[in-house]
Amino acid sequence: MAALQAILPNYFTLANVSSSSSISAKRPVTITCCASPATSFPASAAAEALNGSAVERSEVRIGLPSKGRMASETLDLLKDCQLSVRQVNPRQYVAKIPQISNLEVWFQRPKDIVRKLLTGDLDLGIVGLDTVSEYGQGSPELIIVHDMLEYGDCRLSLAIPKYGIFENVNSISQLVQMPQWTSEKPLRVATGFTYLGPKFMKEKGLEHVAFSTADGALEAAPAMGTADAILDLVSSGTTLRENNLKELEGGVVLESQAVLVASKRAVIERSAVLTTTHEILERLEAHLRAVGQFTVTANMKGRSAEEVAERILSQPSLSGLQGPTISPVFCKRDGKVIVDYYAIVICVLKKDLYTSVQQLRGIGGSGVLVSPLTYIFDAEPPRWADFLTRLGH
Ligand SMILES: Nc1ncnc2c1ncn2[C@@H]1O[C@H](COP(=O)(O)OP(=O)(O)OP(=O)(O)O)[C@@H](O)[C@H]1O
Ligand SMILES: O=P(O)(O)OC[C@H]1O[C@H](OP(=O)(O)OP(=O)(O)O)[C@H](O)[C@@H]1O
Ligand SMILES: [Mg+2]
Repeated sequence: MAALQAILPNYFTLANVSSSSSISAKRPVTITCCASPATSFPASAAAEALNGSAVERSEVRIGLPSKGRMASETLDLLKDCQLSVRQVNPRQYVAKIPQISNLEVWFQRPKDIVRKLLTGDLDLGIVGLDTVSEYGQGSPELIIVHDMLEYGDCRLSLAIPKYGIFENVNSISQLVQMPQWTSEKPLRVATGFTYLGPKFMKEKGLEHVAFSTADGALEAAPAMGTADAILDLVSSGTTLRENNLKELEGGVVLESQAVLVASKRAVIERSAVLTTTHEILERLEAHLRAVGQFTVTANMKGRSAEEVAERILSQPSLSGLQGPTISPVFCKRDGKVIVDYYAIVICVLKKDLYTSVQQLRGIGGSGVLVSPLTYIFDAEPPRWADFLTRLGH
């Protein structure tokens, strides 16, 4: 019950923001203070919403994006970690991952994944950090387990037109100092980020600002005359460019990519969630570490393994994970078994491959074979220790 009470205030905040203080295009809201936690929401309603499902479930539930740009890349990443999701058709919202028998996959919209982690209906989820930050509202109930899944890279950034009164405005401080913004005529910002937006503007000292929201194509708002600025996700910058908009120095609210997030309460109260989180994290870490590297094997003439090792370690790109593995290559000459050559195995960063091959050749390497790596399982990943610390273990 104590754990339950600990998360209730955040649940109320979320409920309050989406009901009483919701921001709409029809009714722009001048921000005087940013999303303050409300306490008027009836505790019994939230307790009821939280009750039961999380506590009684023995299965572990992970939420994955059901649609949009994150959906297929999430499934691809899990597949690369040998965690293939068995989904018979895209309209099926629950699926299994055969490798982890007690794991249920629930396909949901990214924002609903975060909401359901907060209410206890999901235990784990993969979504963009922007979505966790916007819908999680800094709740301590959400813990990021892996913060760099290496896809879905984008930034939440403020942008203004390149023309008109903004022609010479290039930084957020210049925008704040513009005399145009008053309580009667605030800066109008279109955004889908109605929690992070006001919070950011307040932090930057912009007093007179009104927000409106829409579900997409926000970049059209300034040219349409319905907003002065937009706060939206930017990746390549093409959409901004095509709409004659520019980002501002100091205007990035957050840098985002896909993350694995857990419900703190689920992990603390149910050991199956902790065990499954550990397995998923281990697989992700091992895979993500491996994708950036190749295994390189080569033959090298030498007098001894030590002498070959010295030659290899004299080269900056050839030290491998811990150092080279060197094995003697036995051959028979004049009826005698001798060792003239050594086989060496090292891991090299993909970006350093060509340099490494050149360095190997330079010290007498031949027959260089390069193979992809599937996993690098090291000692316990540092992210696991970090996760346990944040759990208070
Ligand atoms: N242009 C982009 N490039 C890379 N990643 C992005 C980009 N836009 C969004 N993302 C990431 O992908 C996530 C999902 O975005 P997506 O557009 O698929 O869904 P959505 O905007 O939440 O929903 P919808 O567009 O269907 O209303 C975002 O939360 C963000 O983390
Ligand atoms: O910097 P870029 O690479 O051009 O990407 C940025 C665009 O991508 C997202 O929109 P999305 O494609 O998801 O469409 P939406 O507006 O319908 O969400 C985001 O909202 C921007 O509009
Ligand atoms: Mg989108």
